Amino acid sequence: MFDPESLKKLAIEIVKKSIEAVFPDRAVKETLPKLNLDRVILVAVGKAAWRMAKAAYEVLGEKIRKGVVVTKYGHSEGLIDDFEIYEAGHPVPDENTIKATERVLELVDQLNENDTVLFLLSGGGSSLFELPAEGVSLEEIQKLTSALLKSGASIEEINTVRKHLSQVKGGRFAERVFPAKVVALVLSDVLGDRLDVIASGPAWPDNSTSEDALKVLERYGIEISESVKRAILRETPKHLSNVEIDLIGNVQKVCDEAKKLAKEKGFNAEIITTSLDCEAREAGRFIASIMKEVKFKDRPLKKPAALIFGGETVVHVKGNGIGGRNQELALSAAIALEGIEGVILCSAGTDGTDGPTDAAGGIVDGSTAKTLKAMGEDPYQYLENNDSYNALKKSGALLITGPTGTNVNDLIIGLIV
Ligand SMILES: Nc1ncnc2c1ncn2[C@@H]1O[C@H](COP(=O)(O)OP(=O)(O)OP(=O)(O)O)[C@@H](O)[C@H]1O
Ligand SMILES: O=C(O)[C@H](O)CO
Ligand SMILES: [Mg+2]
Repeated sequence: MFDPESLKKLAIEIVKKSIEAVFPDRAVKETLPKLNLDRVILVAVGKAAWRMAKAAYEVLGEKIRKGVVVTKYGHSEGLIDDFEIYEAGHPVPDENTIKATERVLELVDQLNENDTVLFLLSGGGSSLFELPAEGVSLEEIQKLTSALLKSGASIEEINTVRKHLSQVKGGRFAERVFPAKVVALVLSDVLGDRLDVIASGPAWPDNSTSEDALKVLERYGIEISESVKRAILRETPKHLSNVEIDLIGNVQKVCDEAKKLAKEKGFNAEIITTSLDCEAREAGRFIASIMKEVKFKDRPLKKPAALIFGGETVVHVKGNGIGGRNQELALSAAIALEGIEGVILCSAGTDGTDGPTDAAGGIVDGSTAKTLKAMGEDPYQYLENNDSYNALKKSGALLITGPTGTNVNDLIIGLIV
């Protein structure tokens, strides 16, 4: 029923359409009309801020008294009414981060209990929205952020430290907005969707403590000055009374859509996990083993089947090649699936950029590794050298979408016929 080309086309179509379901524009337009907002101050922060703000403007128009957008360099796409649009440093904050955040604080400081801040938040916000705590300099924040990013600490751990060194993170932004209200729409790029972790939770009570923050620094051997320590010891808010939050997109939603689309195409479809977080090459091998079980034993699903996985794997980069976690997962699966017909696996970053490459991920089948070998190349060597990009490029297995404007972790689908 499916030749390899049409199976490949179908997998790409399902992945692309599922990502469209988590475009922030769509979710903002669905959610805002239910919220009964009038005369708001709009503050949009994160990698998806521009698209979220634009969608809100299209729904609310003149009901927005003032708009400020803060996003990463290159992530805004022009004017939106008379909104102030700032681009700033990511993943490490810079002078523009501070400038934009000060402007937002200046605006919210003038509000009273009859006012509402519409806060549109997405991943990347930790670096784009920041005013260091009293006694801490931007340079110190930059040095600490760089050290934490390289340390192998998780995003929960990194943001635990960030929250305790900031005038806006860890609920302090909502505290500053009080007595006005915050209505927040949040797009999650954190597995588990913890609202106090996504973009360091500017409008959510902090679940972490000063002691947790100090422990993270100790665990990763990062030294701090006395003034930084004093700032960390000032505890973040644990209760907020002026906040209403809606989560408008996450990896679960992209997986749900993939399952629905696969079913519509006649596949037996199941979401296996939405929290895949192991080493990418292990994930690729394991997913390939499940695909083989379906192929040869018709379990846990009968063919034609679609296996769906969401999450964010990790790569400990040891070689000097180029690639990303989705490409590495795909290459590893390609090695395990070599020679098998009627199987295809696609692994994609929903933001459209996988690692420091122009690809969103990889799409591989039983012929991928064979093609490489026929060229005299050893796919395993490429995997060893973390050079998944070049291996997939040579075998025609890169998935290229360009930046999508959304960011909700990674989607992996395996089709077996
Ligand atoms: N050669 C490589 N092969 C495989 N993975 C790599 C390679 N070089 C870097 N990476 C991985 O790419 C990751 C960064 O990729 P990417 O920018 O897609 O991350 P991200 O989690 O989407 O970032 P953000 O959350 O800011 O959107 C790093 O964590 C690193 O593990
Ligand atoms: O900004 C951040 O902290 C990360 O993208 C997680 O949301
Ligand atoms: Mg990304």
